[in-house]
Amino acid sequence: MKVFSKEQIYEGDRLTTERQEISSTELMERAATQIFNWMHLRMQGAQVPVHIFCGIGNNGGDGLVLARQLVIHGYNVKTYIVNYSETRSKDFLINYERIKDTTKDWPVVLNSAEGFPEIYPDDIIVDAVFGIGLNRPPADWVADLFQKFKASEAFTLSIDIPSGLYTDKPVEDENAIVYANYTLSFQSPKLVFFLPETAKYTIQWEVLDIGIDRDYLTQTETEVELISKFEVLPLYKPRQKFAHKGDFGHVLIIGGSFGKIGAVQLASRSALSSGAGLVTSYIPQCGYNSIQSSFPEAMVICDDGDKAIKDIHFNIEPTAIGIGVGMGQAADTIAAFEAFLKGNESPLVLDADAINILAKKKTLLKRLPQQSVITPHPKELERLIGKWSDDFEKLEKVKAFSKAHDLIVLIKGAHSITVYKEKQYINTTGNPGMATAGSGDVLTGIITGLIAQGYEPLAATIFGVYLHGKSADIALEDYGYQSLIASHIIETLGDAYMDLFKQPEPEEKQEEQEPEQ
Ligand SMILES: NC(=O)C1=CN([C@@H]2O[C@H](COP(=O)(O)OP(=O)(O)OC[C@H]3O[C@@H](n4cnc5c(N)ncnc54)[C@H](O)[C@@H]3O)[C@@H](O)[C@H]2O)[C@@H](O)CC1
Ligand SMILES: [K+]
Repeated sequence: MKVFSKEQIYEGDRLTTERQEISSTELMERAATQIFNWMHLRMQGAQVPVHIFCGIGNNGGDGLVLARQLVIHGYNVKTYIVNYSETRSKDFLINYERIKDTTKDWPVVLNSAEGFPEIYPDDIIVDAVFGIGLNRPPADWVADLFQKFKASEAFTLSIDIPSGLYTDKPVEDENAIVYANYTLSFQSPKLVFFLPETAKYTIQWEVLDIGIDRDYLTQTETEVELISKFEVLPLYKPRQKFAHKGDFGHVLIIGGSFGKIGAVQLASRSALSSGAGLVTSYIPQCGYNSIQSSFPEAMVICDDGDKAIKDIHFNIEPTAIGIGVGMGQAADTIAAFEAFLKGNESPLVLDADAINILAKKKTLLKRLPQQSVITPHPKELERLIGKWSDDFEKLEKVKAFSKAHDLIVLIKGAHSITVYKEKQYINTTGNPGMATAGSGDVLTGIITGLIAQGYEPLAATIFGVYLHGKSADIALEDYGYQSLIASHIIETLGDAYMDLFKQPEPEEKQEEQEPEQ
C-alpha cells in the first residue's frame, strides 16, 4: 500500500474534485460519511455519549459532518469547537451552518481548557481538532485539552491522524498530542504510524477509502510503501516441475567464533529453509563438530583459525554470501574480512560484526558489491551513520547513506524499514516475541537464501523481512511472546510461504431452505 506524503494527499483531493466534478464540500461529506458508517456499524444506535471536538480547519469540518450525521441517526452527541484560530476553512464554515440547521443544540465553543466538559471513561471522544494541516505547535490551552482527553480514559477515535502529530516532522512536545485508541485515516496511512517515536500515539489505525481519483492513486509514485501479503505476492518466484537443487543457488554463510557458532548454524539453516539449493557454512575450526552434527544438510568449510576466522578462503563459487553473524572483531578477523572484500564478487548480505567492522573502517564500504544488503539493529546503525536526533533525521541519513554507497539498508525495529536510495518499504509482519537471541541471524540467512535463488537484492530484502515476520507470527500461536525463540522462526518458514497462497476462509454456508410444497 502506498503511503502518500501530505502534499500528495492534498493534490489527490484537489484532482478528485476536479475530475469527478464535485466540490470540496462534497468530498468532505463523502469522507466523513465513511467515518459515520464505521461508527454506526459498531454502535448500532447505542446511546453512549459521543463528544466530538472539532478544530476550525477541514479536519474540524469532518468532525462537524460526522456530528450532524450521528445526530440525524439519533445518537447522543455533544459537539465542541476548539477555537484555536480565527482563520476558519470554507468547508468548516459551511458545515458549521449545516449543523446549526440540524440541531437545536449549538456546538460549544471552547477558547480555553476551562470549559472542558465532564467526560467519563465509558464515553467516546472523537478527535477532529487537527488533521494533516498542522504546521506549528498547538497553543498551550489546546495541549491542556489533549491532556484532558487522556485523563478521561474515554475511548478516543482520531480522524485522519491523532491531533498534534505532524506528517513530516518530529514531535516537539509530547504533551501536545492526542493519544488515540483508533485512527481512521483517509486514503493512506501516515508514515508517523510506523516510526518508533510516534507509533505510540495510535494503538490501531485503519484506512478509509474516500474515492480519490483511481488514476491518481495508481500512477503516483510514493517514496514510502507499506508491505503486506498483497505487495510480496508478485515478488514470489514459483518453482518449475523439473527444477533441481542447482537452480536455487549456493549460499555461503561466513561467521562464527568460539561460543558463537550457533549464529552461523541459525543463518545457514534459514538460508536452506528459505529455499536455497545448497548451503555451506564457513567457520573457525572450533565449530566443526557442532555444525556437522546439528545441521547435517550443510556443508562446512573451516578457516585456519581455531577460535576465530583469520583468513577467508574457499574453493566454491557461492551464488550469495551472508557474512558477519557471530564473527567477532579480533584483529585477524578484521584483516581477513578486509582481504575477503578485495577479492569478492558475489552478492553480499552483511550483518552484525561485518557491519561493526565497516563502521570502524569506512573505507571498506567502497569495496562492497553494488546493492549489497546490510541489516543493522539500531546500535549498529548508529555506529555506521552516526547519531540522529529523531526518526525523520534517521531516515534522511539512511537514504543518503544508501545512495552514497549503493546499498540496501534494513533498519530493524518493530516495523522494519528497507531503504534503498529514496525509497522506503515498511514491513507489517512480526511481533515482540522476535526480540530474542538469534532472530537477526535467521533474517540474514533468509535474505541470503532468497538472493541465491535469483531474487534481486532489494526484492529479497523486502520479501525476506516479510517472511521472517510472518513465520514469527505463525510460531507465536504455539509459543507466545516469551517462549518464541529463533529456531521456531525457521521451523515455521514453510507455513509462511504457504500462507501466501491461503484463500480466505469461506463464509459459513447457509442452511438451504426446504422448498415450500
Ligand atoms: N482537502 C480535502 O479535500 C479533504 C480534507 N480532509 C480533511 O482535511 C484535513 C486537512 O485540513 P486542513 O488543511 O484544513 O488542516 P487542519 O484541519 O489539519 O488544520 C487546520 C488549519 O489550522 C492552521 N494551523 C495549523 N497548525 C496550527 C496551530 N498549531 N495553531 C493554530 N492553527 C494552526 C493551518 O492553517 C491549518 O490549515 C485532513 O486531515 C482531513 O481530515 C477530508 O475532509 C477529506 C477531503
Ligand atoms: K485529528
